[in-house]
Amino acid sequence: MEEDSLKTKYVELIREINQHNYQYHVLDQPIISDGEFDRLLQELRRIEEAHPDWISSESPTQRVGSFVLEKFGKVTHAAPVLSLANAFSEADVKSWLDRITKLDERIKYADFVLEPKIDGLTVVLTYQNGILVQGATRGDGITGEDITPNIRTIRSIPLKIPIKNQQIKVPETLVVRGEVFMFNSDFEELNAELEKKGEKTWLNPRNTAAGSLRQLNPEITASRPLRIYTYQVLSYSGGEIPKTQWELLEYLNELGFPVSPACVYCENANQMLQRLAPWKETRQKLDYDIDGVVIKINDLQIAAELGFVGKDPRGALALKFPAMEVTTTLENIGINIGRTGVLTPYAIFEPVQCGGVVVKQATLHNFDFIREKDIRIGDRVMIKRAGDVIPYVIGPIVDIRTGKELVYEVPDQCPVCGQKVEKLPGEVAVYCVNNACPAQLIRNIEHFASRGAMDINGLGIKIVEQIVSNHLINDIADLYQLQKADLLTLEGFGEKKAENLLQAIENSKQQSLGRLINALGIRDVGEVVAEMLASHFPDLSALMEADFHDFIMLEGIGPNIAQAISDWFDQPTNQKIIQKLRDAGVWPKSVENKASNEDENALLAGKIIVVTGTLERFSRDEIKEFIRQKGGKSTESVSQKTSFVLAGENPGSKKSKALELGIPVMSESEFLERYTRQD
Ligand SMILES: NC(=O)c1ccc[n+]([C@@H]2O[C@H](COP(=O)([O-])OP(=O)(O)OC[C@H]3O[C@@H](n4cnc5c(N)ncnc54)[C@H](O)[C@@H]3O)[C@@H](O)[C@H]2O)c1
Ligand SMILES: [Zn+2]
Repeated sequence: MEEDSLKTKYVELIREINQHNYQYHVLDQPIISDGEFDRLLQELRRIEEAHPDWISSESPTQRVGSFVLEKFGKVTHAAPVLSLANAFSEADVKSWLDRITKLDERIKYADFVLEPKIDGLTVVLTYQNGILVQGATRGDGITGEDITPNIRTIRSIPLKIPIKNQQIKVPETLVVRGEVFMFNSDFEELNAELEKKGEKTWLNPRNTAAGSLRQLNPEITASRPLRIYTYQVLSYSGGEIPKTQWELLEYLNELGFPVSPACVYCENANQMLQRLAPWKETRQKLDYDIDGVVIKINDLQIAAELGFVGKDPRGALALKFPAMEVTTTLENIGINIGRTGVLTPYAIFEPVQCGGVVVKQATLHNFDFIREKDIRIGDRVMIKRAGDVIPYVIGPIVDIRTGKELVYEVPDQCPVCGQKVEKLPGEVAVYCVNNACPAQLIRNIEHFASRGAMDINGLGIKIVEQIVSNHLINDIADLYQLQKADLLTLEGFGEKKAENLLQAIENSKQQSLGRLINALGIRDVGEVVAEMLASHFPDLSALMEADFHDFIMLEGIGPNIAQAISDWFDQPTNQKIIQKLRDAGVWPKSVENKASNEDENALLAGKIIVVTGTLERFSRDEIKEFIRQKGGKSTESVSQKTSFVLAGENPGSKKSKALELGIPVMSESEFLERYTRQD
């Protein structure tokens, strides 16, 4: 870059960073993510290293700036409340070690403490003779804001110390530093409550914690689920405190202050470097956000003697993690259509790095989500990746809207087939109800061919899309009519590939009835329900003839599923599909019923049996299996269809129901005599 334009860039960066500092520290309403902010600052630092003569007194590296709001009383801190130098890699950590070892040989043999770098707000608590007399924010590190009334409402902050170990003699004056923050679960609960009341929700726990502390009404602070972890004694007089960081954490804990249980002691530099790596996983497990891990020299005396650079102590370092929260522009909202026809909106972003991967899209769940969060096309949005889960949209940054953002309209037509969409009463989802909709057909076939269903190797979503968009098939049954010549017309298909696919389709005819039922893609019918249907009905025709009442009789099937099944089989288009499957030879039979139909010796063939009470010879599962093996069926409730009731000890109401209906009741010994003789 030309010198001139670099200089312009430098001045612009200063202005920009100062603006972000103001949004973040004064208003508690950042408009960019921390990661983005850190990058700007790094860029500024790089320019300043190359051109030390340019450094301006306005630069955020020189001036901490005043982050103290006028509405609070001012507090001058007993000692400077320092920040932390940042590192972004293990190499950075090693060069920090080298640097400080040059300054002090003792670092070679030093031990260390690792602490979570909690993403919260620093507070400074002053105790006089064990009584909390003041709570302040960090402010610019020299002067902070007096927020004592708010601090007092945080339950985990002791008003009087010691509260845990009464033996400890507390120094006359003790100034403790800690981080106020919020658990993620508490934060979500709070937002849910605000949403219910129709109030504005917060973007993240850190800003919520800061905003809750830095306002004038202690009742509001009290209503927010704030917590604290302490980690430093800023100053003390009239007493003694421990000489190492590790002992200090224990000391704070004994006094009654919360201390993060995630802190780790390391005997030497090597061990410290080794113990840094597992923090990536630790981070995922914590119920609060940390943006890094803080490395501290254990010996407080050595650390103090190392002094500081600017506002960063030399004896500590923050190793920052890749940002999990970033902002980006919402370029558009797209729609996916699932196999049940439900329309699911998703966000299309200007691509952005988040937690180490490039993110381009994220689900928006449903149309109510877009409305509740007031997400508009063109908005700057905050997105987050927590753990390895797919990224999601936290919400728009309303403060920087230009007015050009577009409010999203829920479509009244399916974007793929153009048919009117429907909203079922009581459901948030919007459906395309056109069975012939190509989008649905694609998902249907993808599901039909999937692992737990017909398991057709080589029929992935890409190929399904090709087959459907070339009109080679109109429903799942058409798969079995595909010809090699058809497939050869598709891009990327040669002889071998076509033959393999056709063979895989042919092989799928051998799949069980349970898998076929699952493959049909009936709403709410997954593997388990499908297997159950398969064990109660001999084939698809029997299912088609059955109705709602037959389904609801079965164990584990409620009215919704029963309705979904009977609706599906009532549809003429689906009946046609079943006929086509039968004609094509895709006609598996229920394994159990095969036994009862074909095996004349099956003693319980065709019998429907209800077992009640405790049996001597069988557990519940064993008797069910026994009945099944002998060609019978065991069901849970007694009806006219029941052949007999097998009653053990303490039979209960099923026995009386049977007697009422005139259905035979058999004891265990009778049952054994009759049905196990031939064995
Ligand atoms: N998004 C924005 O617009 C914006 C603007 C300004 C600043 N920021 C963010 O604010 C932060 C800058 O704040 P900073 O100058 O205080 O530096 P810092 O956050 O990089 O590190 C120092 C802070 O870490 C905290 N901390 C947490 N756990 C600690 C522990 N165990 N030991 C010691 N300290 C611990 C303390 O509050 C301390 O002040 C950065 O994360 C930056 O990204 C964001
Ligand atoms: Zn459609």
